[in-house]
Amino acid sequence: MAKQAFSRLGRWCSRMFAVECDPSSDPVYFALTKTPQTRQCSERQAFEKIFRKAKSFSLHVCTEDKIQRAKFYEDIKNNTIPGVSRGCSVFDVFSFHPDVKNSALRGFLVRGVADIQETGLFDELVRNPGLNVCTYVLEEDTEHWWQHLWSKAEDGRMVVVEKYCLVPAEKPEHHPSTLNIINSDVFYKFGDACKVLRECTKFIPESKELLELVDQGLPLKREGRFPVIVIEGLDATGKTTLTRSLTDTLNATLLQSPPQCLSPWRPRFDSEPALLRRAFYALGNYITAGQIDRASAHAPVIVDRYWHSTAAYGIATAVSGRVDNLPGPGSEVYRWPVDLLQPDLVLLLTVSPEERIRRLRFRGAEKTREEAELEANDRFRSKVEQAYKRIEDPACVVVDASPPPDQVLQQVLLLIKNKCHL
Ligand SMILES: Nc1ncnc2c1ncn2[C@@H]1O[C@H](COP(=O)(O)OP(=O)(O)O)[C@@H](O)[C@H]1O
Ligand SMILES: Nc1ccn([C@@H]2O[C@H](COP(=O)(O)OP(=O)(O)O)[C@@H](O)[C@H]2O)c(=O)n1
Repeated sequence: MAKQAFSRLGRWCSRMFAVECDPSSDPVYFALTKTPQTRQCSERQAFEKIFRKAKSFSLHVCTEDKIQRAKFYEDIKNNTIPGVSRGCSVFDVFSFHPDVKNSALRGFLVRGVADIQETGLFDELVRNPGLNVCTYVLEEDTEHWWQHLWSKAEDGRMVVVEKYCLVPAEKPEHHPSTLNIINSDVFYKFGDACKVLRECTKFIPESKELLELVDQGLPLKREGRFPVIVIEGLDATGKTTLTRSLTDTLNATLLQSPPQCLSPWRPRFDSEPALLRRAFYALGNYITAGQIDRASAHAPVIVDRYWHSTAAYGIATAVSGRVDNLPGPGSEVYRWPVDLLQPDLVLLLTVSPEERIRRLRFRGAEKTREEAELEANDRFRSKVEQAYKRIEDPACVVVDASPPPDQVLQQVLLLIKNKCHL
């Protein structure tokens, strides 16, 4: 057996396999076993739902290096999958050790590709050491489904190096999309976010300039005497409107995260995979922290978005499917970074989904959305809002931002007076 195949197996054994057919319900979970077991009739439904006796194959990105893996995954998603899946169904899949942090590998299952094994592309995919390529085979007499893991033999032929029987399994405690959040979607230390950007200076030269900007020391304990108030909320909940009026009323300094000085680089990082995008926003908070430190020596400081936004969007984007797939309240993913300056008060503006859509429309956005997209966005909206509310130390105070602007301002001024004695 080829060397490459051995290393593949080391990472593959004792894993579970999850197929996400429908974002509004649980994935279908399978254990991978060497020893087939007699199955209940009802379990056939799991196979019927996924495979429907059609020829299927899956690709998992298993490159060791995290940055390479993130970039390769995007490449497979945007280039390879559309090319091979015309007329097929494509599902997101996870290969993972149940409830083990950082064990999830993401991939795709393509159902209905009749002749993939006869194509040059199949050889190309199997030869790629960064991919685990599997086909799925029904053993007609026993009705067992097998996952065949492919590799290249020493003589150059494509061979099946391992076979696992798929056995329907209970859902694990943690949804597989939550397992890799720490240090991939949310960073809890300045050094961890820097490390990611340092490693990508080769292909994103802008990262070098960014690192030079943030390399000016970390203010953890604030020197300033004036209170620092952060305004958080989804897009169009009224943050810009409120932060402006608060700044005027309190004679405060208005700051934002990411800070203005990062604006030229933002589109570049927004087009990168989540790992790089999130590291960029994480560092933005540390730059804003330095500005808060200096400004709060002279006047109250109002901040338009800060850490809560970075974490809530990072978590909500990473976690697939339903809101209840989010890590539960109290999970370590909701903790404040150990070395980031803390504000005195964080206010979360909330409005009903209908009012938010009305405000977005008024601003001229989102007029032509399909119904399905609206529904998907609604799920995302709920996940961001729940994640916001679960972040701790400091937790945010929820403010109903549906009344007219002056009433929202009065309500917030009262809160600030009570909590910050301003
Ligand atoms: N309290 C409010 N009542 C009604 N409309 C509001 C209110 N606050 C803001 N808006 C309007 O909603 C839209 C989004 O507000 P904005 O302050 O830009 O939100 P954000 O900064 O959170 O994206 C704007 O057109 C704004 O005029
Ligand atoms: N402190 C911040 C601010 C924004 N963000 C990211 O930026 C996006 C929202 O920023 P935006 O500028 O479009 O929001 P608005 O202020 O326009 O409502 C979110 O999707 C987050 O991913 C962040 O991660 N951390």
